[in-house]
Amino acid sequence: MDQLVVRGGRRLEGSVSIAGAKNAALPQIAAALLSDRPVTLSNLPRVSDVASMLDLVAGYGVHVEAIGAHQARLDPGSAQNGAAHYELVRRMRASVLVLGPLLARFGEARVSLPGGCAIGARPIDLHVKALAALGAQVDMEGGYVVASARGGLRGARIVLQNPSVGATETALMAATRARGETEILNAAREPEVADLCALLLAMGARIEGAGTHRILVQGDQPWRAASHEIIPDRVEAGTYGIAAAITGGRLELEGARLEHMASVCQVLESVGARIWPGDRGLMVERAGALKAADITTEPYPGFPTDLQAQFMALMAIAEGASMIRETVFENRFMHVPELARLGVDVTLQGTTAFVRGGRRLKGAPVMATDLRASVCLLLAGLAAEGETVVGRVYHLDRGYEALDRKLVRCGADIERVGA
Ligand SMILES: CC(=O)N[C@H]1[C@@H](OP(=O)(O)OP(=O)(O)OC[C@H]2O[C@@H](n3ccc(=O)[nH]c3=O)[C@H](O)[C@@H]2O)O[C@H](CO)[C@@H](O)[C@@H]1O
Ligand SMILES: C=C(OP(=O)(O)O)C(=O)O
Repeated sequence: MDQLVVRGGRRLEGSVSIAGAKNAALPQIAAALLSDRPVTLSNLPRVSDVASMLDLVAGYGVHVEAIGAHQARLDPGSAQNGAAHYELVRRMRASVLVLGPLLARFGEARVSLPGGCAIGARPIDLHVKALAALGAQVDMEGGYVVASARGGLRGARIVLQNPSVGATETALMAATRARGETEILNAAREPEVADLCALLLAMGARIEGAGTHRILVQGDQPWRAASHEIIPDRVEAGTYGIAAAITGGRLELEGARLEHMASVCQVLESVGARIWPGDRGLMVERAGALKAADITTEPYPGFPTDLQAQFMALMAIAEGASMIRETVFENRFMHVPELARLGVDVTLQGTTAFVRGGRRLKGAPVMATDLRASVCLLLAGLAAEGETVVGRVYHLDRGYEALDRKLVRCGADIERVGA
């Protein structure tokens, strides 16, 4: 298992190219199962979750042809229904996103229950309710979700209890093959959901309201071959923005889109970063002393939960005390005890973390528990004196393309070693 050895204290300067968004790529790969027409996706990030999702759809008979490093042609012409096994599903929760497309296309689907993970229980009840509203019979059998709709799905009004990203995506994909109109209310407004709508539109679906709380789908339209370029990863861009701020540096985030990052940029500016549009993306630099600020994670357009851990690392060295409230996942503070090993001073009270800033961090061996926790430890390591060794780097490789190489090019001292 690889480890990253970080020797901190270096100022970062340079340009990082932002990859395509993992969280947009995963549902779009699943969406290819909806029709029998090929889908070509470009700007695919080279991360292990994307490789696993491509393996998953290939397991259903989708012919996957890589075109260079960041593009793939998915031909679902001879796809067949089967069961998504626990081994694949447990590696990556997003694999549950094949449920809607399989059910919609084949009239039945059997997908292993994804189970919880380090950040929370993550039930799929809202996915199930959405499919049931469209007329499916959904049962749990021996750890599998078994869904059927032999006579086909029917358009319906789906009111989501919370604006779940995944449940909105399941509802959307299934609705494209349902007879008649589907209205999805309290839909997630994340750019990744809007990007899925863009792909579905290119595939022939009729959708209105992408990026809003109310999405309307006219189902059962003729399918066509489609090509789509995945949006840049706003979480990756935010992570590098924090890397610039935490090292007192200056980075160009090539390809980053300000319109997807308003809340993040506002928070980073409030703590002492300067952010401005550059010729090729966004420029971020630390403008002076870092100040503390309170944040609350929220569904888009609020501050993203996927940047909460990274922001905590930044607050550890900012002057003053900050309060970080996590409202999206019930257990997303697994990084706290590991950050403490580097000298970060955090007290947890339920879903709120109180960070006393202004600490001088000292390198230590730390262990990642999930994707964003691992990158937060790396960021803290960049700001710490001495050597930090981050273990279980496979978490990081799930969602960051060549993170260590990109940072090294900007002046970081990071070495990847096989443990
Ligand atoms: C692959 C992908 O896109 N992952 C993202 C997606 O995850 P994911 O789609 O799993 O996140 P959701 O928006 O569905 O989850 C939000 C909250 O709703 C709860 N919930 C969700 C579904 C359900 O059926 N029942 C239920 O109770 C979850 O446990 C969580 O507390 O959005 C999250 C919130 O922005 C991000 O952190 C993840 O990076
Ligand atoms: C939680 C995340 O991903 P997933 O939903 O795939 O676990 C993430 O990207 O931070």
